[in-house]
Amino acid sequence: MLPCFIAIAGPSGSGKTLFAQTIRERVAELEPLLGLALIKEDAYYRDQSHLSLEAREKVNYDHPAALEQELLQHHLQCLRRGEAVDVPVYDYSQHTRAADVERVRPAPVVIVEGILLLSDPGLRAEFDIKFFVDTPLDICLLRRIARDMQDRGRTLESITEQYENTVRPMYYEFIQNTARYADMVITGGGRNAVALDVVGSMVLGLLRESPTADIKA
Ligand SMILES: Nc1ncnc2c1ncn2[C@@H]1O[C@H](COP(=O)(O)OP(=O)(O)O)[C@@H](O)[C@H]1O
Ligand SMILES: Nc1ccn([C@@H]2O[C@H](COP(=O)(O)O)[C@@H](O)[C@H]2O)c(=O)n1
Repeated sequence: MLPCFIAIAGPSGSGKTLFAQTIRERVAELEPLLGLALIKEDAYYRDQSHLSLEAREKVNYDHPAALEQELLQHHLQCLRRGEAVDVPVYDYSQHTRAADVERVRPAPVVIVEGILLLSDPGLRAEFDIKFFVDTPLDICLLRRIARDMQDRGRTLESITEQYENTVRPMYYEFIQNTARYADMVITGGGRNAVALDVVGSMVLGLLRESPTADIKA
């Protein structure tokens, strides 16, 4: 089943990023030579450099239209064919893409994490294994407040307004019901020790069976 494309979906603040990064760190510790690619769906938020910052602040970032999902799908197809891709870099504080791109090379295991990965049938079909991080929404909100104030340059007022107007309603419209497409549901978020062990072992197993493992050993 190589290359293997893994989706980690779920609501904002559920712990997708922490979960995916922890898997990557564990793999890097045990098998530093075996490549694992990690991509954030957020990198594919549309470029909005043609809009004023005021206009960008009004965009609904929890609607699928805010994302260039077709570019993400295209990039996953390139990686599957063995071609490197240039993934956009997103600047949350400016609500648009930064000038840089990040080169991602083909890898035996590619993990993608994001809120809307399972909503579009075409994009969903690119994944071999699908997880949904199912954390209660009140916990997600508390985590999001702390994270967005610390890392994304947001005020408490802007977070609560955005949450009521778009984050919460779009979750119920586009995200919640995509859990049914997941092969497995992960409760609790990025520190679920059992889920990290299970998924981590699976990823290590896949990497160790890849042909590049023999070359690098
Ligand atoms: N199980 C957990 N326990 C405590 N904090 C967590 C847990 N999972 C995630 N977090 C924290 O919550 C915040 C949001 O998590 P993050 O991984 O960014 O969520 P997502 O990518 O789903 O939006 C981060 O600050 C993260 O460190
Ligand atoms: N300019 C932007 C773009 C996105 N968001 C929010 O990010 C959330 C998705 O990312 P997570 O890491 O939290 O899963 C999504 O809920 C958007 O509201 C934003 O606030 N500003």
